[in-house]
Amino acid sequence: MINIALPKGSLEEQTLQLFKEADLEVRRTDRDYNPQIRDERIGKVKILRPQEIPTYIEMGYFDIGISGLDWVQESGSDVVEVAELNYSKTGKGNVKIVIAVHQDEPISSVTEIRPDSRVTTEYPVMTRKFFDDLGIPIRLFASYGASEAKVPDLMDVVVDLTETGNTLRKNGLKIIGQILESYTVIIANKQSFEDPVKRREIEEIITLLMGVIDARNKVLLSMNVPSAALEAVVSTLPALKKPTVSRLHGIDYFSLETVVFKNQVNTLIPQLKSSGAEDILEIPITKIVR
Ligand SMILES: Nc1ncnc2c1ncn2[C@@H]1O[C@H](COP(=O)(O)OP(=O)(O)OP(=O)(O)O)[C@@H](O)[C@H]1O
Ligand SMILES: O=P(O)(O)OC[C@H]1O[C@H](OP(=O)(O)OP(=O)(O)O)[C@H](O)[C@@H]1O
Ligand SMILES: [Mg+2]
Repeated sequence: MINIALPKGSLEEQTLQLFKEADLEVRRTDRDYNPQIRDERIGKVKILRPQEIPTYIEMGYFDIGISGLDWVQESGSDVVEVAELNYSKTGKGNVKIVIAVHQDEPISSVTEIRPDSRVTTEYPVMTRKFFDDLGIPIRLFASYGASEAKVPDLMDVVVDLTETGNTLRKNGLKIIGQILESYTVIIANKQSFEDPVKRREIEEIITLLMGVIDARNKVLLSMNVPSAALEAVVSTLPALKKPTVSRLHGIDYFSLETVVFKNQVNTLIPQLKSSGAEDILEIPITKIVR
């Protein structure tokens, strides 16, 4: 059985939604950090801060967990990155750890940061290394949040995460450099991933989770097509491999099925209709396992 650490906070809602859609529903009540997933492959489940999850995975307290690449790197944890998840707090997943100063600062690059500047961040390890590599001595102050509030009054420079850019903008800051592009990851304990039995269980769970993600932007289209229009309709159809074509009983018609991107449907359905397709159905897909 495998033990799983799930993130509290920014990644919580989307992670719980993903597990639910993967038929691995996390059953919990409000404020419960020890929920259950009723699945014979899964043992202990805990909800923890993403900052700590990589360390506990490395220590073997959990076999797999979900966190951000930023905290895998900041904690220096030796874990296996087994899959990338395409969601963040609000968007598609990509967030950046950037260096910012007040917009009125007459500098536009990190090399212009003055020696002994006051730098605040929730990422002290990667920030220290970044400035050491640049050869600029800094005074580092650990931040426990609201980092952008401190520049320029209390601090000269902030190193923080940005997703939409709203917080930087609203606090009059500008980006002058970047340390890392981060995203949400599924990580595994190294020994667990090398153990054949655990490896199989981990891979089965990841197949379910990634199957949901793969299906999210896709739908199944099905339609009936008179033989005379078959080639015209097939030639306009995208597909995972090739469309499925089968005969209808007793009439000179074919039935067609294919998977398409949801964002193509608005142009595709009218095109299919004008090429001769009839009875077009758009059907939601909940998982695609390739
Ligand atoms: N918009 C976002 N803001 C913050 N963290 C995000 C965002 N999108 C994704 N993440 C990821 O979530 C993790 C941080 O989660 P956490 O729950 O600590 O967020 P937080 O918003 O900083 O929490 P808190 O509000 O308690 O400060 C990091 O790995 C980070 O990369
Ligand atoms: O680019 P944006 O979409 O504005 O998101 C980035 C902001 O979100 C996080 O703050 P959080 O909500 O964690 O508050 P905190 O500073 O108190 O930790 C992060 O530290 C930034 O301040
Ligand atoms: Mg925060």
